Amino acid sequence: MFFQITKAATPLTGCRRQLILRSLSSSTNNIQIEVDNKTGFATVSMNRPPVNLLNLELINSLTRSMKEMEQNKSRGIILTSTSNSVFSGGLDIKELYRPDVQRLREFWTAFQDMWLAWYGSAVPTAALINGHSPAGGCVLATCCEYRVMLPKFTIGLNEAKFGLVPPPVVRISFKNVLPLRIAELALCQGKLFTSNDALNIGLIDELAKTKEEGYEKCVKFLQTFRKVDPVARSLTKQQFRGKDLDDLRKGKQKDLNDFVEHVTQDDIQMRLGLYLEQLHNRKKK
Ligand SMILES: CCCCCCCCC/C=C/C(=O)SCCNC(=O)CCNC(=O)[C@H](O)C(C)(C)COP(=O)(O)OP(=O)(O)OC[C@H]1O[C@@H](n2cnc3c(N)ncnc32)[C@H](O)[C@@H]1OP(=O)(O)O
Repeated sequence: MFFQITKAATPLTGCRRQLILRSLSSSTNNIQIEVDNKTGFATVSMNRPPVNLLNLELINSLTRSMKEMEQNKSRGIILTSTSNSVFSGGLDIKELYRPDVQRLREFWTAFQDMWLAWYGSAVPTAALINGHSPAGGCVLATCCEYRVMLPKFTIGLNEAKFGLVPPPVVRISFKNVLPLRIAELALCQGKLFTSNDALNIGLIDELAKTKEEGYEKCVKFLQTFRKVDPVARSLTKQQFRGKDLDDLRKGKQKDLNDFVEHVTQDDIQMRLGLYLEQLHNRKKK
């Protein structure tokens, strides 16, 4: 058993959720899952302070949570974070910098599996983007079927800005959400959109003033499937996304080899090192 059910106060006071399912899978407790016992919807909160960086363990927890909720026939999932300012800061670049190649391979395979699980999930999903959501954070949000974002944060695929080429698994869900030309330009510019701009281009579906309001908007979206046959709904989604899913399943090994080859190049390692240093020194200026 991967979760234990406990009664506890919810981090979203005033909301109806009652049960907290806490991940026991890792000693770091990097995911919290709460189920609203009225709607049956689960809220999955990333909980890896300070900025929910996607390291191997958090990525594996996200995959396992999705599998567990599918097995439990969850009726809908809201993905969010326990932070007040960051949804997810994206991949933990420390996983890519001066890596142990075996762990790097394991890391990218885990990322592929997480993407397959969330992009192809049978359960309907909504992202409650309650903070900044660059790169890997944007990938997670765009894997979901609906996005509600709080104001004054940023979202997008900024890899080009620090010298990385976003591989297909990073680009696909972004491309699925945006008009092709906007997606191409944004990728090439490494652009991060403000919440307002993200709404204007369709990268998110709604803005909400508070996390509580955002939660209610996600619930409202998930309830639109209430009268739809769940099997027909999930097969329709999976078939609609089928080519993308099949392409990755079939090309997994090549994608992994390309990733490792690219990331371990001296030039890329130098850029990653500089970027880490820049992030570390940002606040000292
Ligand atoms: C063909 C195949 C091709 C393959 C080519 C491979 C492509 C792979 C695709 C890559 C996808 C990615 O997601 S790459 C990751 C992209 N992510 C980003 O660029 C986000 C960078 N971070 C930020 O902008 C900010 O940190 C932000 C998230 C807004 C939060 O700001 P805050 O002020 O709240 O917090 P900070 O003080 O900045 O950050 C807290 C600490 O976390 C560190 N930190 C922040 N982001 C980090 C990160 N992504 N990785 C590591 N460490 C990070 C900071 O240095 C701080 O550590 P200390 O210094 O110790 O205090």
